[in-house]
Amino acid sequence: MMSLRRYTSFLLLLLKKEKEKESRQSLGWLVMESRRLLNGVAGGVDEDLRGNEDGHQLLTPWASSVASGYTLLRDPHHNKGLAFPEKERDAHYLRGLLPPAVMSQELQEKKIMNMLRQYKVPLHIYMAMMDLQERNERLFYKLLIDNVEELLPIVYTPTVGEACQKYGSIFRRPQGLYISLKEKGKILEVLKNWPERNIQVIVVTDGERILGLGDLGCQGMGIPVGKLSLYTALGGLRPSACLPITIDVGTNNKDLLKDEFYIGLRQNRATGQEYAELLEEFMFAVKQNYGEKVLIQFEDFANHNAFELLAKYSNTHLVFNDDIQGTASVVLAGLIAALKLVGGKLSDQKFLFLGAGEAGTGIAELIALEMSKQTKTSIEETRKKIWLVDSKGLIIASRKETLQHFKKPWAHEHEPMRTLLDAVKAIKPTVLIGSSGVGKTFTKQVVEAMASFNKVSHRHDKQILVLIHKPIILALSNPTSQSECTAEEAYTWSEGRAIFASGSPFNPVEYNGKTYVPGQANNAYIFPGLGLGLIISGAIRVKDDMLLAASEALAAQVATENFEKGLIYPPFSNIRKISAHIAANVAAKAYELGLASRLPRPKDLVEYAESCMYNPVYRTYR
Ligand SMILES: NC(=O)C1=CN([C@@H]2O[C@H](COP(=O)(O)OP(=O)(O)OC[C@H]3O[C@@H](n4cnc5c(N)ncnc54)[C@H](OP(=O)(O)O)[C@@H]3O)[C@@H](O)[C@H]2O)C=CC1
Ligand SMILES: CC(=O)C(=O)O
Ligand SMILES: [Mg+2]
Repeated sequence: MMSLRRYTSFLLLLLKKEKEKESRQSLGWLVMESRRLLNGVAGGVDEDLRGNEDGHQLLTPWASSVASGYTLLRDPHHNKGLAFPEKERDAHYLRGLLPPAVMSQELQEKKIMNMLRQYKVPLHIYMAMMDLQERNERLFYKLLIDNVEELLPIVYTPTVGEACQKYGSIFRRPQGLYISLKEKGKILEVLKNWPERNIQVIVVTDGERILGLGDLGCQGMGIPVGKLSLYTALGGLRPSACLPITIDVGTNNKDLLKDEFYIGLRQNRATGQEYAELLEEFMFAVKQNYGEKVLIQFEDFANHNAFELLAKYSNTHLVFNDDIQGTASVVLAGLIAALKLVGGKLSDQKFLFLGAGEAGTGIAELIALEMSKQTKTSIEETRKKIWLVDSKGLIIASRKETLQHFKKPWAHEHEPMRTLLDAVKAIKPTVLIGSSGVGKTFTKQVVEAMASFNKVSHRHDKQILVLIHKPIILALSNPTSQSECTAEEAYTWSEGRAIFASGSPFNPVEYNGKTYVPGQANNAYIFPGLGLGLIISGAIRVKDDMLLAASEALAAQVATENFEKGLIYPPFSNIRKISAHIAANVAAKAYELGLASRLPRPKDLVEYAESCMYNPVYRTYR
């Protein structure tokens, strides 16, 4: 058997000889020969060792070849466009295939940013960015990293929401893996069709709750693709280690079912056993194909499946649900930071949520856990400071029988309250959090009421004097159209006193001669660093304490100059440094809990996390 290293040297030697002879024709032979050798000799096929019943092993016709010439220019992982230097143009048969100019990556970046800035429609920038990703991956990531605050609203919320709604019409080349009901019984084979084998993180959706836009079926693929581009740009994971997956079990979206350009299965959603079996097959195929340490991030599933999937697989797989857990961690971080602006402790606050689904109850539970740890009281006790409103009104004890299981812990004794305004007036929260997916629900009256009882005031809480200065208002719903209120509304209606952050970004607001800068309370601050921390420590399970560790790390990154602007999150321009700190805290927790498999533990985890991060600068080719 020839080892892979020896085989590679052999190939390179042949290539060199070919170059010397300048015999371009025989490259085809070389590629064919490489396929033959890889299939037969170098173990290029990593198949299940068991044969099938008739004794024949099923083989994936996997092949690897050295890209050169025209093929190299069309390989997004290696293409550098005009940045190929003269030497590489000679060595890789690029002469004549490129115009004579040689351009640095920096100049290419400047050129593309200039071009993107000419577009008036954000969706057109999105499409240009996707084209770039398919053409030149390193340039795409360089742009995204260097211009993160400008491009995040494009590849992520809000524009990615519109892209998903129109995915069928703007669809050019497939990105990611589509696993539909048609693939039932064959999911392992489908995974093997993916060209990369060393996968570290999968973001998977079934498209049923895409942002606050509802069921977008198979077109939800834009979300895993977008989230994974942030794993690389913000968290430093290798693009080739990231796999976006959409599970297509149909859609109940009537408009999509009628849309001639819809790309998914044209049927209503499969539910119950049929759904559960497909997901079960998927989860075990992933583990079988990629091993125990591949991270699976559930994204934008509807809550009737999300909680169950998380509970079912959190003890057998390295999984987390971004909407439940990532959102909880980012909001807790913002609240810990906000205490510096409003005074008091977390347990001095009273919380009211509009929306009691994945995001709402996920956040509520993590806040209650943190308060319970800080005050050394039971979680049942700390939950009493948190109230939630759903589409039927305030969640109270008299509704308990009919509530979904994830709402039951929040059913406290209270008289019924049908509207948010009534609930706000009755509960008098210091923190109001919107996670309903419904825009414009924080009305003028709601914000004014929040401002009226969160003035500089003295409040007695269990004989302790607490000073409350400002209302904290978080409008988490995405995209912008679904935001519970705008930044301008929050600042104007509260007469400039609200501490405000939102899921989708808003521009700074001028009010009474002062500029107010809203923060972005979005799980994008957490999941890239959390994922990096899990991967660098070789963690095998995700635990709540890791989410708390991520929150602490994020809150600690808010600097004095950010607080001075009223911000409770650090700017995204520092996100890679922030992600390294989050990763280090998460990894440290994984080691502490005995869940880390990468041994020995690196001494300086921040430095180690930074050293593991993908850098999109072009590499030099032999
Ligand atoms: N900023 C961020 O990082 C994140 C933001 N989000 C956003 O949060 C939103 C909700 O997501 P998620 O929690 O997963 O969704 P869910 O569907 O799980 O929950 C939505 C909740 O809102 C309630 N609701 C819906 N309409 C109303 C209404 N008119 N008045 C009061 N309550 C209402 C629902 O009530 P009922 O149960 O009665 O139907 C339900 O409790 C989405 O817009 C999403 O984009 C989500 C994750 C992260
Ligand atoms: C941000 C996010 O995950 C959501 O809106 O669903
Ligand atoms: Mg989400």
